[in-house]
Amino acid sequence: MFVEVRNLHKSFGTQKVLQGLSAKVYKGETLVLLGGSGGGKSVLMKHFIGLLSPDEGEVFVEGEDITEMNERELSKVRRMMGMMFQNSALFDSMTVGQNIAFPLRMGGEKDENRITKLVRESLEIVRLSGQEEKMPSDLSGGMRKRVALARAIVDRPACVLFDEPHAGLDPITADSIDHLVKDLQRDHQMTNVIVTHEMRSVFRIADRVLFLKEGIVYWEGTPLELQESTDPELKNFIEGSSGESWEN
Ligand SMILES: Nc1ncnc2c1ncn2[C@@H]1O[C@H](COP(=O)(O)OP(=O)(O)OP(=O)(O)O)[C@@H](O)[C@H]1O
Repeated sequence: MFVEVRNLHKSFGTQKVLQGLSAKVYKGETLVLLGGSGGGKSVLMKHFIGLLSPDEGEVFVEGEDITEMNERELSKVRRMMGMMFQNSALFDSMTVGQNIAFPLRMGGEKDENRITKLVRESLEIVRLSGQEEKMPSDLSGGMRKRVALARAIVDRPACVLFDEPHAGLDPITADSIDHLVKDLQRDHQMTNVIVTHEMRSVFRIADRVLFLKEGIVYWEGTPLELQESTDPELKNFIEGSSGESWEN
């Protein structure tokens, strides 16, 4: 087990987002989080690395409860987990290389040779070798996502959290992101947790799927089980149907 959350509750003001959610992420798997917009998928992922702390409940990473950890202890946990944020979140004033090196420098890495080597290797993994000097504004949306991914993996984390890596990408670029995700799992034994709305990708890459609704895990299973589910809620979600009829 890599991460386990138990009975998580989280509210923002009067809005209850997580309402007693329990879930597990197993080592080496690709887990996809599904559910309607605003259902708390990003909020849940942020609990995995202590960017948010629960009002109630526990978060275990590699068996250790992180909810009571101080910032110094949390930074160790965060070194095990890379996060690729929504909209890539690159610094526009920095080159690609500087963006990717950023988490290393923040983590106190001083060895410039090591930084250069890790940045180069990360760019190789995302198939953008030699692009260190480019500025983010010179890149396409798909390339920006790959740079964000290179930054998330630069410190060789055991787990990468992806928040909507397919958003705004054409189907072919989305497919290349999916290949990268599976390469990371196969070649680097990385555990992947992915929030996405791209159903095609879910069926390609997920080992397991959690469907969130009303602040808890409403359903969990394999992509095959999801495809075969007769639950109207899940069927509508997969088919992209609001449940309203188009016949009149
Ligand atoms: N820091 C915050 N302060 C206040 N409200 C927040 C905060 N973070 C999230 N929320 C609210 O919590 C709810 C769940 O947000 P979250 O981003 O987790 O949804 P999501 O399931 O990831 O949806 P989407 O698919 O649209 O990204 C939203 O209504 C959001 O406005």
